[in-house]
Amino acid sequence: MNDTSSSSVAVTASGAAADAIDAHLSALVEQKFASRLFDQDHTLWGPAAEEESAKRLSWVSLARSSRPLVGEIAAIRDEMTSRGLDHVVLCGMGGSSLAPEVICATAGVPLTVLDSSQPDMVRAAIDDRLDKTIVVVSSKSGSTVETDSQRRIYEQAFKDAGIDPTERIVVVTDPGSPLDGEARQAGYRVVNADPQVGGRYSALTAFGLVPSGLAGVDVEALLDQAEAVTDVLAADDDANPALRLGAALGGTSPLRNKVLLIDAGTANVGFGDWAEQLIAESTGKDGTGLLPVVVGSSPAGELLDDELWVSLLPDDSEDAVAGDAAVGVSGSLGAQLLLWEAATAVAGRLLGINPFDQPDVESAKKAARALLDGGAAGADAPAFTDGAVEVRALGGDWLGGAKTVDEALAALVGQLPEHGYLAVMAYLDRIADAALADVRVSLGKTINRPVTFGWGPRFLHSTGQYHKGGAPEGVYLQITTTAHEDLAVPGREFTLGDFIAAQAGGDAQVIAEHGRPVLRLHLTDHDDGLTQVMQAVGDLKSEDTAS
Ligand SMILES: O=P(O)(O)OC[C@H]1O[C@](O)(CO)[C@@H](O)[C@@H]1O
Repeated sequence: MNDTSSSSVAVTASGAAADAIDAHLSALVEQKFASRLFDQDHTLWGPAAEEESAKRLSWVSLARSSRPLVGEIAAIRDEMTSRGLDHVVLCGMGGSSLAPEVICATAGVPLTVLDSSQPDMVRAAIDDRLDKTIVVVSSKSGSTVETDSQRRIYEQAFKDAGIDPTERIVVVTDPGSPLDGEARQAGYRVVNADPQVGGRYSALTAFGLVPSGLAGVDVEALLDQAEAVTDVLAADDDANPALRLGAALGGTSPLRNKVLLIDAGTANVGFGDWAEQLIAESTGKDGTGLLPVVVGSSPAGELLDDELWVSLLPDDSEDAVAGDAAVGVSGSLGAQLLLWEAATAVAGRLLGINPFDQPDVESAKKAARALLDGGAAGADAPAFTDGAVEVRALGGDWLGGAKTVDEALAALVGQLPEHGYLAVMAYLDRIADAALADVRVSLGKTINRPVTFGWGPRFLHSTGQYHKGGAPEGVYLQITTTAHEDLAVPGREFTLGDFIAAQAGGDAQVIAEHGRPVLRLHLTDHDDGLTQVMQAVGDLKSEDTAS
């Protein structure tokens, strides 16, 4: 049993997780990994990683360096509330939206997170209290197409309502990004973020703090929570929770690369969704890495031999975890944001990868652009149509004689390798179609293998990197539909409907090029098609699983 608690984070471990800590902790302490990390030593991940890590380590000092933002955010919030603007909408993807989502949910303050190109979702946001809306447009690079499209649509909506967009849109971006110059030129208020921090490590930069602060979160308290553990996480000693968590995550042997993130009563609402991007996009490359599986509460089945179960415990938890490969983590949100960032850096070193780049994400963006330019998004003929569902199979000739959705799903699941996982990727309205996420549990029970569920295109900025760069053992179920009503993107040749179809088509293409099977189900009628898919999931039999 490993048990460390300090100021406000605690990490306990048992079984293979405790063995991993025992195997790696002393070396990490001897190598002074923790103190070197917090001194921003960019050589910690090997020569190949140095160029990227040299510009991606400022997150270790944000608890202090972000302090000037507190006053700036408060001033904007005061001015906003004085004008009766109390509906904050955040336009941003991945690291530009996942942290504010968790920070606001944990603080119990409302924030509309618009991290989609799905036309119905974007329209619903536009139609919601525009007269009281302030929009934060967050993009580190300034070139993410979803965010750029959302900005253009909001600008048009404000103008159509006779509202000056520069009075309603706050831009958060890196200094010198294309968006930075353009926004300042157009008269928008711009808050620059620390450029020496990558997206998935940016929770305590302006990307995490500006939307949260404007929504009413006490961001100073969040920084205080992170500051309270900074010295502990920088200490070269056995009690360091980041060394322990990092060793448990990246040091099991054989590697338990399916990391279940279990909500075991933590007050940090939706924490798994934030940690998912941090872990998947940081480690899922060079054919290795860790696949986070976000499970609401207790996992459906028994612990599998390639799984690590991480329980997110209440802050004051005395619970010690038990089990063959279990980790328990507790602590305040601010402290855990820094803890998991440091632990991921540790895990990256043990896995032998660069935790700060995302080499495979670009391939999917390029494929999407090609489809968009070629106007061929989703134009490839289906293998067959069953009722309201068009069926397409990519990545090999595995469909066999399937003639129904049921048979196609069984054929996909039949491709699962011994330590495989099934990824469900739904390019639908994650608010209106939220119930679809329940298929994750039922599929997991039936196939007795890890099942992940991601809303498209949101997951493309989270687990997307892992699907292409991680261990080649996934099978992929993609669900798309035609929006109830499409939405033009001002100044662009494509509509949101074109764009999301290209994103789905491009991602499927790239996964298939990696030799992995992809089953694409396109709902020609949303309601009837969804009913058919849910039925097929219910009809699936465990004997359909290959291994
Ligand atoms: O903040 P940006 O530059 O719009 O990027 C959004 C997200 O897209 C990625 O660059 C790729 O998924 C993430 O790393 C990042 O968090």
